[in-house]
Amino acid sequence: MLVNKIMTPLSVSLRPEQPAAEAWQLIRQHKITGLPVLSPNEEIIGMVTRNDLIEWGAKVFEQNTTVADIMQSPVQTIGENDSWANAWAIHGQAFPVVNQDNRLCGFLAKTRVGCELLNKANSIQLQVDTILDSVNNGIIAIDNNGVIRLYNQAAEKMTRLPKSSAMGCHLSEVISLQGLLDVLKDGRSRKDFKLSMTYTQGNRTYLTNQSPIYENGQVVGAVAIFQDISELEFISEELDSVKQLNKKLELIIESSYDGIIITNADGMIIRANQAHERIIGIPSAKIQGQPMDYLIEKGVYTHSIVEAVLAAGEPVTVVEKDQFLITGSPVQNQEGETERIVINIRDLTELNELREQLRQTKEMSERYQDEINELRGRLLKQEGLVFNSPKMQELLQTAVRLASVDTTVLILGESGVGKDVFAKTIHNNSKRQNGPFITVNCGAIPENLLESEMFGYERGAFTGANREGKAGMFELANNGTLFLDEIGDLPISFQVKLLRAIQEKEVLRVGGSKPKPINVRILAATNRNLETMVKEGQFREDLYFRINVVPLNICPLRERKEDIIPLACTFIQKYEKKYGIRKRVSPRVYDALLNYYWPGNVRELDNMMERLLVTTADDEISVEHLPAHVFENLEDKQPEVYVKGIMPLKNAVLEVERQLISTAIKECGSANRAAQALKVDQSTIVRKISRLKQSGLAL
Ligand SMILES: Nc1ncnc2c1ncn2[C@@H]1O[C@H](COP(=O)(O)OP(=O)(O)OP(=O)(O)O)[C@@H](O)[C@H]1O
Repeated sequence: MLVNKIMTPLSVSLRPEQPAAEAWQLIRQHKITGLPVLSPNEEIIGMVTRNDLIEWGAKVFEQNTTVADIMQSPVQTIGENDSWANAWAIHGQAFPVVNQDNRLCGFLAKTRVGCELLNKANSIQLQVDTILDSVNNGIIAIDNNGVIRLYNQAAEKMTRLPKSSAMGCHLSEVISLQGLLDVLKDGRSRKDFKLSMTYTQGNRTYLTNQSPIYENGQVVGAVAIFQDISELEFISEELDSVKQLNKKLELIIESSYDGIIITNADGMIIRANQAHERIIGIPSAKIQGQPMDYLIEKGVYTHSIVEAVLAAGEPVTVVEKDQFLITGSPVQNQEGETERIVINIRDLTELNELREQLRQTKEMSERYQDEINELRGRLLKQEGLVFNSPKMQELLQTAVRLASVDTTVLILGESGVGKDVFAKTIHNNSKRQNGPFITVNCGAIPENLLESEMFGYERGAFTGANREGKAGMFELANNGTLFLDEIGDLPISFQVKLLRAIQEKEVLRVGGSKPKPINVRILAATNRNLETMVKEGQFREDLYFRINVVPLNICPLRERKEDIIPLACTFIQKYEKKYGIRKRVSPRVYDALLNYYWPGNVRELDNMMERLLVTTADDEISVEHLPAHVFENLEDKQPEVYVKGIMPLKNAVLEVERQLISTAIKECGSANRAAQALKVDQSTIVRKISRLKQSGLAL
């Protein structure tokens, strides 16, 4: 700032010869601090100030006191273009101001300079405060007593204390920052010191730098600057977790057994994992940065999966050369644009090998299964069992399986199907095979003898009883199997006793007092419908549930025709051996047997074969030897004219007549004989032949 901006322009000045009283009057009149004194040639030769006049006191007003007496001389002038700040350093109260020509142009009082300096200082202070308040970092400065002298808005925010309250307080009353007080003591700066502050909304972390304030080599205070690094801390934590995540992803990609390639949207390979290297035999480092087409050129792949994925905008799967199963999946950004493509390559070689191995193993196990079945079949056949039907095979396998489990089995089926045979098979294949197998025909024992037959009796139990007493069927079957055949015929009065014995696993002999523990496996059989009997109150429900643990349904012979001929042959051989006779059997007999209903099942077949062998006088057993009901059945069921498909009935009749007549004429030699064989008149034959000819059908 220049002097001319704050000086007082002067229109008056003093001459040395002027009375001093005039000087006083002029100074008072113009309300100024002093007036310069000019020589006749207008040069500044002195200066009279208000203070000078006051010091002179009353003498000023004496007549002979002149300006020359009072004025200070020489006098310090100041240029109008000088900086007024310099005037502060000049000794004196006021200064005449001269222009470029060194002529008086104004007057500058030191008090005015002081005021300006003060204003300036205030404005600088304001600016500094504004600047300090504008920075985000908190700033707190203390004097050497630890009293806060500077405190910006960011510090307010940090301490949650207004500046008005903090200024003038001791630092320790505002914030716990011992470090800054230590700076006062040792004069040493402290850098990057972390300070954590707890607020109701959570914690915040500040990084502080604390420095001493030196003045003339002395520590006169200390200043601390705080930077809120909470966000930075958060970001750094986030960064850490992103890094961790990245590492995990890397590990996942690398530990995948499938090959993985990641490309950008242009198909440039960004990365490929080790598995891919293993699969294709080209180092991953070599293909990274190359386009996917590079692998097509190298003949590794034939399809551009990248193009396919980009075209489809969704995952695409292709099978390459029967060797790779490749799935490409797009990775889209928030705008839905494909940024990356993740390609998964599964090497099918091992899978194919495994599939082949599995096929071979399956084949082998099927072979073994067949062999087991065959062996099992042979074993069963050794027991005299004859069968060829899958149904029977399956049933017998179930029976053998059930044999190993010590459970009650209820064998169901028509009379003569082989229920007895199955019961024996179960026993013979069970762990009780070396124990007894006792069959009780429940229907054959009179009701009054049932209890003593089943549970035995003590000596003298009743009149006519064995003197020594007798063991019942349960006791006889101990450690073995008790087969209750025809259980449906058991009188209801005895059923409850039987149930108790089965459940309690003990029997009480008739006339006895102490029950005997027994260990038997119960097998039961019936050709009656127990369920209906239960409904009709003829069979106890509780006993039914007790014995019907595992039901085994033996199907009738007519439902397993494959067994009929093997059984018939076996029975014929058996009786040939027994009776020492041999007979041929006409194939039509077998046809008849196959078509018969077999209400008496295997037993009926067995009996019929025995009868046929014994009663047939001829060397060959033919259909005529069969009982009428069996043969009739054959006639009914064996049509000699077969219909292959639908055709007009009239044409069909003509065709049948043509074939019959022509065969009969060929075999019998004449129309007359043919008519006899066909059981019609000769005239009928002649008429039919002529009608056939009219219809265009030659014989
Ligand atoms: N698969 C078979 N192989 C050889 N013989 C069999 C076969 N099935 C049954 N038999 C014979 O048939 C006859 C009748 O069989 P079994 O007595 O087992 O029938 P069941 O169903 O118990 O008859 P019922 O209901 O009358 O007691 C027996 O002589 C038996 O040896």
